[in-house]
Amino acid sequence: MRASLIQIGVDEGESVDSRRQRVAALVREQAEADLVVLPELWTTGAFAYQAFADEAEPLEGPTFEVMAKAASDAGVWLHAGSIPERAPSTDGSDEGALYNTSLVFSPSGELAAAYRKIHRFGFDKGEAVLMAAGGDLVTVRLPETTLGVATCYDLRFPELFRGLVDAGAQTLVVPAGWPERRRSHWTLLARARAVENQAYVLACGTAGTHAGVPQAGHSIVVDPWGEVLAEAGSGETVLTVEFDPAKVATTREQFPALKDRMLGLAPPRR
Ligand SMILES: NC(=O)CCC(=O)C(=O)O
Repeated sequence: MRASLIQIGVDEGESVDSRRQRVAALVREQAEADLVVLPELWTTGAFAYQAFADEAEPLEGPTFEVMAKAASDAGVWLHAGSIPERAPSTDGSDEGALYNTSLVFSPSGELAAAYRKIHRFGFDKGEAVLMAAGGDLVTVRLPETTLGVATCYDLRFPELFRGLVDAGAQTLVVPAGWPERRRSHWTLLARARAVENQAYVLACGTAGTHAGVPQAGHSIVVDPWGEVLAEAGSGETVLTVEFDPAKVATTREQFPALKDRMLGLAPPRR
């Protein structure tokens, strides 16, 4: 399989609409790929908290439309990163909750899956207070592999990835807006999730600086043995990699650590 991770530069100097069109053109250029991956919240920037509400869109809003068309024009599976989604109101109020929602499109431009980020970043501010948490694990069946999707801060929570593996995931796709300040955690955690789950990890970050937060970039592709197949630098770039989906099964057969899990361990006796 060939995957292209588009590490987009997200700076305030560019309008959301022009970034949307620019990113769609980049997706169209990846027609040789099977799978294209975009980062987290690339319309606004993951740390541009004020913009979440200002630029929020319904699930089938402008980003959905432009990305569905880009996927079908290129004929690729497209993980279109995430958008600030304004959900429909459920209680009669004007506005529903905000979610950090990833969109995955098939090569014909159909929505294959939407994933609402489960772990929100910011502790007592930012995304953690402005957005609602998703509650559902999401996998997507491709002809060659099954994707398990997670978003940025989710990378710190191994139990989420185990849940995805138990649901059949073989290739873990992680769009992110990870800051330069914690770049060493990003690469370490991407490799850890690959090794412990014996799965590919495709982790796509952003470049540039938004809301005063320099982004790490360093999108990375790790194989099921933990080897780094490709890693970007910090600038805007397209990271293209060929990988063999069958290596997940062979790694799990030859080194069957996943079979040795001890589930339901009792807590220590006091
Ligand atoms: N957007 C995010 O989820 C940022 C996560 C982060 O900065 C971290 O985990 O560190």
